[in-house]
Amino acid sequence: MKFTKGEIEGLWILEPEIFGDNRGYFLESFRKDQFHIETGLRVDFVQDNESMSGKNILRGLHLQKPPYGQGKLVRVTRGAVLDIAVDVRKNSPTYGCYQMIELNATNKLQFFIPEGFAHGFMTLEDDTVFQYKCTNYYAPEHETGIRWNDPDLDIPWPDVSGITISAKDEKLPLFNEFISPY
Ligand SMILES: Cc1cn([C@H]2C[C@H](O)[C@@H](COP(=O)(O)OP(=O)(O)O[C@H]3O[C@H](C)C(=O)[C@H](O)[C@H]3O)O2)c(=O)[nH]c1=O
Repeated sequence: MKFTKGEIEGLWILEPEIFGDNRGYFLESFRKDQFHIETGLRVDFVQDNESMSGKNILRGLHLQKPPYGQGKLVRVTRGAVLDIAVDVRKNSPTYGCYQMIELNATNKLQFFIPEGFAHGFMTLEDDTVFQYKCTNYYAPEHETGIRWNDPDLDIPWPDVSGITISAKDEKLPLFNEFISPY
């Protein structure tokens, strides 16, 4: 697995080693020891999630408040997404900055997003399967987030003309209304 620091402190990109043969391929998708050696972080993933979405679905921008903040190791096992992590750590010099990355079933890249970031993605293909490991459990009463099309963040989503978003996400606060718990 190749580890590369993300554009913002705390973010990491992981590229698995793929062992192909005449049957197909094999890869190790996560190793706790290697993750600690490469990132210096001792992560304890306690919940794995999977979502499937059609094309032009946007989920986000979400995070959970402490003490249920979640670090997430995300990947796409079918289809493709434009994934984004927004730094919402109040004292961070990159507060309000973000990194966008395409994750897809071909590049098999993984994106590690620590607590203190809002996370979301927009699907680029039909039947996209998004899988992720979380360092804390789901706590709906601690959920918060930021509106996907906030004018201050001005995220350069691709064509959003035919986009589908949940009613819940449409009502998320704007960035200037958002009070970060980090
Ligand atoms: C997140 C979650 C949801 N659910 C249930 C609650 C709802 O009945 C249903 C759909 O939930 P939601 O609309 O919040 O799902 P997403 O919009 O995909 O939310 C996720 O999308 C963004 C991209 C994230 O980074 C978060 O992990 C997460 O917020 O699954 C659970 O039972 N457990 C869970 O951990």
